[in-house]
Amino acid sequence: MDTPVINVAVFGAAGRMGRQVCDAVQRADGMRVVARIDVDDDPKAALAAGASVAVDFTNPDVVLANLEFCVGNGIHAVVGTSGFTPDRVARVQGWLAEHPSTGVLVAPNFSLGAVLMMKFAAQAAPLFESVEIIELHHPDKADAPSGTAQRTAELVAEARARAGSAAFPDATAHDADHHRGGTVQGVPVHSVRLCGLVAHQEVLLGAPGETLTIRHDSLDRVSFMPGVVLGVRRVAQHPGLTVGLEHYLDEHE
Ligand SMILES: NC(=O)C1=CN([C@@H]2O[C@H](COP(=O)(O)OP(=O)(O)OC[C@H]3O[C@@H](n4cnc5c(N)ncnc54)[C@H](OP(=O)(O)O)[C@@H]3O)[C@@H](O)[C@H]2O)C=CC1
Ligand SMILES: O=C(O)C1=N[C@H](C(=O)O)C[C@H](O)C1
Repeated sequence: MDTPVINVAVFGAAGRMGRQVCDAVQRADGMRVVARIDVDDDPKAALAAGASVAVDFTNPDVVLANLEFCVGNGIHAVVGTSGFTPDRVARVQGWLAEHPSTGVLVAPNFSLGAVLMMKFAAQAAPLFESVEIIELHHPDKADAPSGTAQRTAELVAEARARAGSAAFPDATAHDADHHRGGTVQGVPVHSVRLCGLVAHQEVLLGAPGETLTIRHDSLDRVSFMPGVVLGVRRVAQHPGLTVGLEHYLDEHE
């Protein structure tokens, strides 16, 4: 028996990611774009078009409203938009508790290399005294730190807490203008916005006499598309909230 085609609504369809997502979904087997929704469009267009899956690449200010609408209407959602702090994740879980058969995938980064970079960083983090994250992006990016850096820092902090690691050594006593950057769960994060870049991250780890640098570069947004298509294909089989594409990667078709 033929598998039914997955009808997809793309939120943020006119954006840098949304345009490529529309092309990638149209090219992929077994799925098609039925609604392209951007800033002035009514989200109800997704329902009218019969979408069973929504993809969201909008911005942190609007993504929660889109997601509440999708979950409330039983539309599975594949979300790449950044800004998912733990309190936002908790809000999504609250909506899903009312709609337990709906699936939501929130992936801070859809590129395979970035998923591995985060995994390796978490693995290495308890083995070094110091860890700092430098994320580097194009200057049109609206938010800092990046969602990828936020998630990496959370994973590093969790791994170090589990291992009982000591606080990072840092003698800084004078830094009125915050030259040391920000922190996420105690992990230092530095954000660079530079013309010519797409999306890049370095995790620097240091111990006496040695350093390790784990670096990932997305040189083109095409790097995110296989992960997005995989998410669209699998999200209906994962009711509830999944954070991180890695949870879909271990499966075999
Ligand atoms: N997880 C991942 O792998 C990746 C995540 N991202 C994230 O995806 C998000 C989008 O990035 P990018 O494509 O570069 O950003 P863009 O600004 O290029 O695209 C966002 C689009 O969403 C539109 N938009 C704004 N409000 C709404 C709304 N309420 N409903 C529908 N559309 C709306 C914007 O319109 P307007 O410009 O008029 O406001 C714009 O066209 C960011 O949060 C980014 O960090 C990006 C790359 C990879
Ligand atoms: O805005 C971007 O471009 C990107 N956003 C995501 C993030 O905030 O981590 C993913 C990737 O870094 C590209």
